[in-house]
Amino acid sequence: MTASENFANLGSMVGGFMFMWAMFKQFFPPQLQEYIEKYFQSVLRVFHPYIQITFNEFTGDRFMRSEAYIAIENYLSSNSSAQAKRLKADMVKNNQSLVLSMDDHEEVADEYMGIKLWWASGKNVIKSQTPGFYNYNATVEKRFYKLNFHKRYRDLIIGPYLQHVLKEGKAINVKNRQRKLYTNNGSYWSHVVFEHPARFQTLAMESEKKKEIIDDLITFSQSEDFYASIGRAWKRGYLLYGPPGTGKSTMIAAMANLLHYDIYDLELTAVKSNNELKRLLIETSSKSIIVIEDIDCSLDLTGQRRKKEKREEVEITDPDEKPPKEDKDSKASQVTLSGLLNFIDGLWSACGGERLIVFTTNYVEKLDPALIRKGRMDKHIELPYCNFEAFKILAKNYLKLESHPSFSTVSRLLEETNITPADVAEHLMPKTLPGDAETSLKVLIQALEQVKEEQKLKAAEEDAKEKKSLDKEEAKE
Ligand SMILES: Nc1ncnc2c1ncn2[C@@H]1O[C@H](COP(=O)(O)OP(=O)(O)OP(=O)(O)O)[C@@H](O)[C@H]1O
Ligand SMILES: [Mg+2]
Repeated sequence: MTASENFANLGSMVGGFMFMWAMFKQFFPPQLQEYIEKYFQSVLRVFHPYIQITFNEFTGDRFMRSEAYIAIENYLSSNSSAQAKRLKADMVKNNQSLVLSMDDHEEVADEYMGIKLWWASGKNVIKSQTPGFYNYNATVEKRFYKLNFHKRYRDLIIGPYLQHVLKEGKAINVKNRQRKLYTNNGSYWSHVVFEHPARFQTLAMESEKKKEIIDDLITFSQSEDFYASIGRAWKRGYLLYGPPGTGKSTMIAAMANLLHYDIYDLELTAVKSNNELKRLLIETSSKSIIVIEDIDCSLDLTGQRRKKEKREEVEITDPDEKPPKEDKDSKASQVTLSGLLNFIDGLWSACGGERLIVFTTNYVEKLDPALIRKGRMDKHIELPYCNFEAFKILAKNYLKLESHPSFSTVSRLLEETNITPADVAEHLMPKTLPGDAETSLKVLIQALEQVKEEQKLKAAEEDAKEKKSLDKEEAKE
């Protein structure tokens, strides 16, 4: 038998003993437990080349659970459900999903770069000596995890392995937490639970473009070290532009769901000054998307906000155009373009952790180039009118149809008309339950034909108008 086999045998014997001890120690009085453990440890040190690290649930402050303990609990929840025989179940995310973790006095094995290690959970029941309101002399349960590994791997385990455990555990925690949608009421954030069903899978857009966006987001979320190495703040700006109803807001919700981020929906018109803007930003947490919708309506892009009187003079010729948002208190509102630019690249926007900044607009051509240059808005994404590829996704979502003889007609009509995915989706909505795909497709084709006619007429009218004004000018000359 080789030395390494001996080690392995000794390791599993010791592991087995520790496992048995973890199971049965609860039947011994606490003092005796401590005595046996102490004695066992000193005997073990002679023969046993293993190191043990204990992570207590509460350290120092009795009311704050240790971050390391929580991260380990989460990390172990991923492999303990496969190995441990006794599990604890807990509800997370507003009682919507169940998380399993190993019960007290269980042991699970883990492997890291080919090295085997053992995690054991346990608890000590001790009498509380702290004078409290009513529970003096009550018993307190002190839980812990113990990690056992061969001393040969000390540096690897204490360094990279534990870092890996904490990182993974925190990531699981982020995934399981209840996410929030924050909105600013003046210069204060208030929040509600964020539960939007939008997903990239159900978003109607070209698959290549969609994949590019997903890859970009995932790369960003995993690039902490890269951003640190090139000396850039860990944030990324997205500009989403396109006509109303093409899925800009839906995409933001899908981004938040993909990365498990919170959303801060910033209403610029309710912010009174650049300083308030700064304060709001400092209060945002890591792993979040800061959204400013309809940026063209929120700010006068010459650098000063639009004054109320001026706004009333603005003539809206395009029926699709949104009127500028009303200021709640226009006299006191002084957020400027330079304030907003500072908001994006100011030092304080980099405070701790990753952030996405997303602007949306219906009129990209109206925006100041300074606002959307690369580095501020790193990625410009156009959400266009519905094309056939986008329609196929909607048909799959709404009608559960992958193909149909009418699809060729729809494809031809979509090439000849400008219709938004929101309009297409509305026509595909079942009018009765259960829905009837044939009827929905017929309704959509009729609507497309009607829109096509209307758009043709409108184009002809515009041509005639243009011709008329040209004729007038010619006549004048
Ligand atoms: N690309 C899309 N894929 C799937 N559904 C879409 C898409 N675009 C729009 N919809 C549907 O239309 C509705 C309106 O879309 P959304 O609010 O995202 O549009 P928007 O681009 O933000 O419009 P606005 O410019 O007016 O804010 C959504 O609830 C969604 O169901
Ligand atoms: Mg929107």
